[in-house]
Amino acid sequence: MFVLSSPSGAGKTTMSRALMAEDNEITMSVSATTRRPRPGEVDGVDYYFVSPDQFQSMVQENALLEWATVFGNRYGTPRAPVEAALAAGRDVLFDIDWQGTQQLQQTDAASDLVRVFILPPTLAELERRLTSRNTDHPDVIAGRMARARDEISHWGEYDYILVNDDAETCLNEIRAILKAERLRRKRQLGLAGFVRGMLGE
Ligand SMILES: Nc1ncnc2c1ncn2[C@@H]1O[C@H](COP(=O)(O)OP(=O)(O)OP(=O)(O)O)[C@@H](O)[C@H]1O
Ligand SMILES: Nc1nc2c(ncn2[C@@H]2O[C@H](COP(=O)(O)O)[C@@H](O)[C@H]2O)c(=O)[nH]1
Repeated sequence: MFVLSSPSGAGKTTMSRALMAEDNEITMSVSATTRRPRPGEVDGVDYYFVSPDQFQSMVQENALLEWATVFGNRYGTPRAPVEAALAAGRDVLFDIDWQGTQQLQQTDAASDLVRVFILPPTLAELERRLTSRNTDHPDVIAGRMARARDEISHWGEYDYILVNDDAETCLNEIRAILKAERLRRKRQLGLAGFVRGMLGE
């Protein structure tokens, strides 16, 4: 369970899309949200766009692995696709905030969790990125900037901290983390058999 968190606009979506485009072993967790779609966002691809009532039903049916209210909207991770992907031995990529990350940390799967926090090079650059993305009203951008310091204050709860200055460098760092975490002994499921076979036991 590979988590990317950051203040809004630092580059999680950019990194997630690049990783998904090149890595066949990882499945993106598509969140449900009560937020309205941005221009170009596709239901079922970027998010499942649901009504507040639908979201509440998902909560009551225990259909979400974690959920949180972020910037006045509700966001949550549908449980079934994540459990199916993990059961099939696939890695799962999450673009979620610190509240959701804390909730995943409290599940039985905590030892499967790899938490990566992405920082912007400066707050001014963060604001520039949110503005140049051209997807949100200035009031929304102001709200997200107002929350940025609070979001960043959670950096100490993550395993890896990256500064997304140059996008390609940041992507390379994410690739390196993923590679190293996949090589951990506990994640190499066929290793014991391989070693036994090599030793002729
Ligand atoms: N290293 C970078 N240098 C310059 N611009 C970048 C860099 N990384 C991302 N961006 C741009 O910054 C904007 C915000 O990036 P992105 O949407 O990936 O952020 P995010 O963390 O997913 O935001 P949110 O939490 O609001 O979904 C986008 O326009 C993206 O193209
Ligand atoms: N706890 C969760 N946070 C989520 C989830 N999906 C997205 N997010 C976070 O919300 C903010 C805003 O996202 P945006 O698409 O409106 O810009 C961002 O920090 C996301 O990481 C989720 O399922 N759970």
